[in-house]
Amino acid sequence: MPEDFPVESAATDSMSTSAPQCSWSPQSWTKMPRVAQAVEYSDPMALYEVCNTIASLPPLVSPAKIEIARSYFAAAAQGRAFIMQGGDCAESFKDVCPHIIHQKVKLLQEQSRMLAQCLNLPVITVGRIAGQYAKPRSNPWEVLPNGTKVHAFRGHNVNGPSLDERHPDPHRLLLGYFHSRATLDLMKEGQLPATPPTPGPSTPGIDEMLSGNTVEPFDGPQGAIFTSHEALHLPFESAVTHGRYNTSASFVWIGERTRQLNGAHVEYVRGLRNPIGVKIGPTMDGPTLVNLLDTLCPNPGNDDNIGRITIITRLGADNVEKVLPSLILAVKETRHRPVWMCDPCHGNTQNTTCGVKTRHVDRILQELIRTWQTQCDNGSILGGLHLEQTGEFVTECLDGTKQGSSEQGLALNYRSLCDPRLSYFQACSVVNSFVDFVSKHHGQNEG
Ligand SMILES: O=C[C@H](O)[C@H](O)COP(=O)(O)O
Ligand SMILES: C=C(OP(=O)(O)O)C(=O)O
Ligand SMILES: [Mn+2]
Repeated sequence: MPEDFPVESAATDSMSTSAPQCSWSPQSWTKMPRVAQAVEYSDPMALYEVCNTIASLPPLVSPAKIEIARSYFAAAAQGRAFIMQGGDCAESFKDVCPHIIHQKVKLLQEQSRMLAQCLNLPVITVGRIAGQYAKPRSNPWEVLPNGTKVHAFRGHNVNGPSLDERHPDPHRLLLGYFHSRATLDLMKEGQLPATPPTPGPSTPGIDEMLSGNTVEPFDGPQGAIFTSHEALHLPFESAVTHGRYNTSASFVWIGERTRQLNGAHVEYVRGLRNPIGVKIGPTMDGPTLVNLLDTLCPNPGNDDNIGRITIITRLGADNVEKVLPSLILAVKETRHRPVWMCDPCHGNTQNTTCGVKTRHVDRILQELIRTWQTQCDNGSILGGLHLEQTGEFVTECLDGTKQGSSEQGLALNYRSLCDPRLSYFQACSVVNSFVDFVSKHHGQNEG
């Protein structure tokens, strides 16, 4: 890695003091001294014009639906519901076609069905879909074998994966908006009829909202899929923010590389009404996490803030028991009531001897089971699962089967644009093994 581009991990930043709380606006992040993972465009005026156009387009997700998502996340924080979130590391514009989107929807619905049955809880289904088009990278540059330096692929909203389209092009943001719109349409038609045994959590206020004039009709939780993506590209995210609603997704999160306490991403998400997530890696400690929560949510005692923040732990299977208990205990000493979600993928990425990124399904399952157990042992609740997956038959993660077991086998159908995704079967098997574990160790009716 070239020395002039250090890895931007929030872990390297000083996080011991809380950020000053100033007035918030969708653009207040621009006043922050540092925007991690910012994209530099050669024509800033073109970016400005594209963002103005996007700001004038209709919302992709209505504020009413975002409020409903918020109330469901509150239920997950209290152990009254469970969240199944999954999808690509980086969505491709080229995958916006009926078969691929329908398979992703089918996979999410199958996983939610398994979880609902085992946990005996309503399951809130959230796709990393219809907007997961911007990626943080360890290195913004890639050096080709001939020594040429090119921009790394940063997600379809920024540039293209092939070498001749790596220059960041602001007009792609507009394409991103319309591909999200098209994906939402395909999702609607691909959704299976609701499965009856998943009653929506009791959410005071929803009926009132639905009967109000300003709220559009909404199908309810059964079979509904909420959309989500990483709120990384702040010029785009603020362009789709109207009032306090990021209208491009119901749920947005900030990543392990952009959660700096005094950073622009924390400033941007702190003012949103959307439920917001923050990814947490193994270098996190209790006091820093509490500082971060205090900055994101200064009034933790307010019931309206229950579940407003989702802490997405991605620690690595071997770090869960070492790191997670102190984080849980630190949060328990405060009035914060977040959703605890487990991303068992990102802490378990490794390179093959040929330099291909992969993950072992077993390690993913181990992290999930250890996280569930550690949450229970410390008097807390695991409220959700977050997986990188696709509904296709890809060979990106290693498992014990003939096809997926060897590193050479990965070449058969490795299509990911960024991190390795679980295939349809691998993603179902992780959930299936997890619910088996929960049923055996905790009994059917203990959430
Ligand atoms: O999805 C997560 C990150 O964007 C990804 O792991 C970064 O990968 P890189 O180290 O190849 O840049
Ligand atoms: C970038 C990602 O993860 P993290 O921030 O946890 O590394 C991701 O979810 O694709
Ligand atoms: Mn990823």
